[in-house]
Amino acid sequence: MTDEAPDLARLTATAAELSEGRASGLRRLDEAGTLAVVLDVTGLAPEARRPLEDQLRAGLLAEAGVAEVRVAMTAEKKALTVIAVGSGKGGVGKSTLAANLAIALQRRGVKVGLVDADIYGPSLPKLLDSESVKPEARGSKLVPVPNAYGVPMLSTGQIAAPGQAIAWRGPMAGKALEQLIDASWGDIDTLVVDLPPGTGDVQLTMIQRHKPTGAVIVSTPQDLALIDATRAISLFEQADVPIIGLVENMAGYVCPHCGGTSDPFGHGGAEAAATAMGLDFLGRVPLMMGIRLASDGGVPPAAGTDPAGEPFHAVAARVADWLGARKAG
Ligand SMILES: Nc1ncnc2c1ncn2[C@@H]1O[C@H](COP(=O)(O)OP(=O)(O)OP(=O)(O)O)[C@@H](O)[C@H]1O
Repeated sequence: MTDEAPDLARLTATAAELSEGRASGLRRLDEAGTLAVVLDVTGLAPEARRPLEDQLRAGLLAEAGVAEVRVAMTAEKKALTVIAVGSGKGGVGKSTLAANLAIALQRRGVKVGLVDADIYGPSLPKLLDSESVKPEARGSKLVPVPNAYGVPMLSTGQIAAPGQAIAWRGPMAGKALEQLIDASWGDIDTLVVDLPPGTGDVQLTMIQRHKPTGAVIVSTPQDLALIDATRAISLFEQADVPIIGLVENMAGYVCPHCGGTSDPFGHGGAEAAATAMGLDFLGRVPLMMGIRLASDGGVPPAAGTDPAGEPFHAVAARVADWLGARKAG
């Protein structure tokens, strides 16, 4: 060390002060006065990072004996909250629920993204009117596709040719899901994942490899559907994934002409089943022409002000409560 060599202890204290305690590992790289320092930007908005780096560099350069400052920014990898949406069988409205739940959570202020892991029939690109958009890659990561509803999305349908049956087996499906979840999500802290329907090995592999924070199970009210839903519940329990609750979809048909309600699939089955299993019941979504038409038209009901969106907002409120309670606990 020469006489002009900077005093590292003092510079470390200065760096801590300049960076609000985020600087660490300050070292001197050479005799010419080059310093290296690590700046932890975890949790900082992207636009706040550069000013903090500039402030740290300028402050250190003002010190005697410092000629150059190399700042390495690091951020802890954010652990995303993953909400899996599953069902015992196909066609019960799992994708419709996943899309509308994500949008309703976004409307409540949750920073949410959507993953379509339904390798057998990816339908989210159609539901969110982004069928023709392909995700780009940034480095080794996929960049989610934005849409008009503020919920960025990645779908197995976007990484396979349209209409192509995706014959993925367990490990391959796991890898595809990894690509979708470990994407360049940006400022997102919660992912809603639309899983493939059913309770086979593919689903189990997916759940085990990317353990969701909690699962929402969708069922129609008939006994047969509920028996399948019970299987889906045990699949999650087998993998130690907490069940957030059960949603009854296509419950009660609301006649678009007279507004009257009938119950083609029975009534209250899912709520009774949830109670019997000691699970929370998250709500009932009626069978409504408006839901089908809006969904097929790429306008999820939860995005608008139509009453058809209300049941989804009610489910989202319960899911948000569950997430809040989990964070608080
Ligand atoms: N509550 C509802 N009222 C009217 N139509 C509905 C309702 N829920 C879903 N649908 C319609 O039912 C069809 C199947 O829904 P969806 O694709 O969400 O089911 P899924 O369980 O994800 O099916 P898959 O297993 O094929 O992925 C769609 O046409 C959708 O618009």
